[in-house]
Amino acid sequence: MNESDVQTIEVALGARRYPVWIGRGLLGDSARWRARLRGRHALVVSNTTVAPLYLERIAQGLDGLHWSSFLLDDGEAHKTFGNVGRALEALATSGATRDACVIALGGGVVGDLAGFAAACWMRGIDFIQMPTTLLAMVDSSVGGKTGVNLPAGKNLVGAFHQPRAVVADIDTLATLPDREYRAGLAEVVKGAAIGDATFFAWLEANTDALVRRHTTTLVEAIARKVRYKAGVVARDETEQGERALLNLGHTFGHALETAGNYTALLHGEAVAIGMLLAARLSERLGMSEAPDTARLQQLLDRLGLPVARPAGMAPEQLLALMRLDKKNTAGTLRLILWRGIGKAQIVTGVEETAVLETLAEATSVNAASGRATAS
Ligand SMILES: NC(=O)c1ccc[n+]([C@@H]2O[C@H](COP(=O)([O-])OP(=O)(O)OC[C@H]3O[C@@H](n4cnc5c(N)ncnc54)[C@H](O)[C@@H]3O)[C@@H](O)[C@H]2O)c1
Ligand SMILES: O=C(O)C(=O)C[C@@H](O)[C@H](O)[C@H](O)COP(=O)(O)O
Ligand SMILES: [Zn+2]
Repeated sequence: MNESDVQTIEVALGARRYPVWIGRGLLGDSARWRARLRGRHALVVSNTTVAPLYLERIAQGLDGLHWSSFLLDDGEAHKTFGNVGRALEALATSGATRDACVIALGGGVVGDLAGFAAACWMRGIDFIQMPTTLLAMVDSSVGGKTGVNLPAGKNLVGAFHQPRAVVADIDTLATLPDREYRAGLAEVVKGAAIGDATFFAWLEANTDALVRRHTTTLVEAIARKVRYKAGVVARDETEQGERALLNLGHTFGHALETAGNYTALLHGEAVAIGMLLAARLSERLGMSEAPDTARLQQLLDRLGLPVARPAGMAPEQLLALMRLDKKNTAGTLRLILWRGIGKAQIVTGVEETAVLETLAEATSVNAASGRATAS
């Protein structure tokens, strides 16, 4: 793939529509993204791992602007309200006016937090997503969900705030550790599992190439997932209906992440386990068939993702965390369940006993290994 081969996928939100650019050399291609900045101030939000690797690549493009950077410590545990406050202080110190732009350079943690800070500063300023993980490229940088975690639960505080552009420079994936890369593949599988059986079969046929990070296969996977998500977001920006399907595996997954104090499991790993739990629960409720669950489990397993509940996270503890999920209404569980490959459904009033039984049947494993086998 050449630097000139850039794919553009539009998130069609009328006056707030924006491009997702996917390709090589995009961070250094400031002629492309600089035009999306309107004012004279920019704050680059990144973290202590990513900034030393990639801040320099965009610095030249910011020449002539009044810009500074704000770096988070690395990790999900730092996606906190306190750090949003610190980012806002950095905007204040820099004298950012309403036409300032926040640039999120990093993975989903940086993107979610930076986007939320942009949504809050002076009641909303522009931001640009520059995702540097696979997960951020295929999921978190697109769609405008921003926010932070509380000790009580994942993403409990936030805002819908769309970026002005998404700059997905796949060159950055060269330094991404394998475990993080695999976690990103979980969100690719999720998109196919929810809404595209053909894509799911393509993923099954291309597993080895994806694990090897074969460039054209990887770019096709990224583009297919982004195209799918962009379509859902354009139809249902603020999750009044269809968009909730993008949460397949997340009620379980977020509970697993919270139970692990945001350190035991990566988001993508928790989503992989969560999708399997959702598939098993769906089977238990007569909504899906065992062969589909087996295909999902096999694909996740071949991609090197965990598929079972980690040891030390008790079903009752996880259920208690699931009760605080944002999709719930009127004190009942509202989950995204599965109707087999390519089909998901929002189900309200799911019986807690069925959830507990599903959680209890999953084999316990050691979360620290990042791998697991299923029962
Ligand atoms: N807003 C959304 O729609 C949405 C969607 C999916 C996930 N999320 C959120 O995204 C977060 C997970 O994002 P993530 O998986 O990107 O995790 P992350 O942001 O923690 O990044 C993963 C790790 O990779 C490092 N890293 C990032 N880019 C790198 C690079 N190019 N080279 C080397 N190291 C690099 C980071 O420093 C970090 O250690 C979660 O908080 C999740 O809730 C949000
Ligand atoms: O964009 C969406 O909508 C999603 O649900 C994408 C998810 O992969 C992502 O993890 C999102 O942050 C979860 O949102 P939440 O509303 O459950 O916090
Ligand atoms: Zn997710």
